[in-house]
Amino acid sequence: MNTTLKEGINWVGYVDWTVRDFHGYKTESGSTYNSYLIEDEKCAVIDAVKAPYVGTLIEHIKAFIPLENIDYVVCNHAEPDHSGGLPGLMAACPQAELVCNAKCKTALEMHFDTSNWKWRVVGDGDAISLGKRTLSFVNTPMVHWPESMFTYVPEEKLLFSMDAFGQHYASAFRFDDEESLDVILQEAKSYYANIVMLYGRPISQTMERAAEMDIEMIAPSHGVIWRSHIKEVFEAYQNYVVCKPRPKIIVLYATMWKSTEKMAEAILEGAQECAVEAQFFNVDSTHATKIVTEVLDCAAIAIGSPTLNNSLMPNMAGVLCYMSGLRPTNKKGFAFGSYGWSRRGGAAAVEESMKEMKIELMRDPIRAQYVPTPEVLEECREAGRMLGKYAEQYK
Ligand SMILES: Cc1cc2nc3c(=O)[nH]c(=O)nc-3n(C[C@H](O)[C@H](O)[C@H](O)COP(=O)(O)O)c2cc1C
Repeated sequence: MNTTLKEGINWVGYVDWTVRDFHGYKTESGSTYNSYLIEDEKCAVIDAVKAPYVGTLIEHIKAFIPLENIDYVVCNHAEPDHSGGLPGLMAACPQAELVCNAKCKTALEMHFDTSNWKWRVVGDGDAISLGKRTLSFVNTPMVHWPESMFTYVPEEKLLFSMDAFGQHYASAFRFDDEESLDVILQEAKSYYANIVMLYGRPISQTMERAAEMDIEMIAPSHGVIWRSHIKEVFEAYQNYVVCKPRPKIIVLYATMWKSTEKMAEAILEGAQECAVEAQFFNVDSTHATKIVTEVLDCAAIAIGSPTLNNSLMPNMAGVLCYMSGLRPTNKKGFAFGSYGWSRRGGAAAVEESMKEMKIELMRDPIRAQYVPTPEVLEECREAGRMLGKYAEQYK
């Protein structure tokens, strides 16, 4: 495996092939926790790994230099998938100073016993010389947590971007040009949608700062390192930060006795009369991770649930709760659903949730009492055509 980013700079992290649940994110492709070693007159490790894998991180470092030679351990982000290995690493590196910003220091002190750590607290724009190279620090609050920070090495045109531009993707390869571009961009999209979609504005501000830097390589803390497709991932992020719609619609639904499903199928039929991509998800068979990944770039969405105990189906409620936390923007749509005897819950509850998410409503909810009549199914088809026609403008 080629781990060399630049002469004297190596990946020393951990490939997590088997993780499938990452705080609720369904990581079908596993993940990596990327740590990097910079050898210079002074040596630095950039970020650590999840706690159980610190032994592997230490072995990887020792393959290059003795641990006594580590002068700095930089923590760009206090989340435990990167910081969990810090107690073990700091204990093993007697000379090392922990380099981070003030907010990160506070967060690390809350997570771990840091009483024996030596600290070097840095602010935005501060720099540390390693000899031939410089570590330059850029605060990037809310990309992904308040203490998040980039570390930039100007002499190498190398950006350690922490969670930004990352992917939950385990692979034998470390670089973007060793992989299928479609696959890694899809993983980057899924990562963006599920981890940072709600921070579009701070990410967009960070992108503006990154655009001012001379960058030849972006080394995120998960997934492959970007060296040949920086332009492509930057362009993708420019679309993600505004949830830019594509000519695509989604029909998302739950059902008990298939009435809401019949309505969903009729909506899909109508939408398919238009020249747009259409996706059809039952919440019981499609994980929320996939659903929000696809919502990121849809133009319009129809969401349906039957009424259950004056409310909506719990699985749909879970997906809507997750989606509303991630706050997709720039979407239109409507609600639908079957009910038995009351107009509370069901489609009304879905519509409430869509309003909360600021999804622009294109019409009133479509309702069917028990089983949809041919008239209701035609109403669904017509509403599907309306969704499709709206999405067509993004071609
Ligand atoms: C356990 C259960 C609870 C229900 N609770 C309500 C309710 O509170 N209000 C209502 O109007 N209908 C209620 N219904 C009726 C369903 O909403 C109705 O059967 C609907 O057609 C189901 O749609 P589906 O075929 O898409 O599952 C309930 C049905 C079941 C099985």
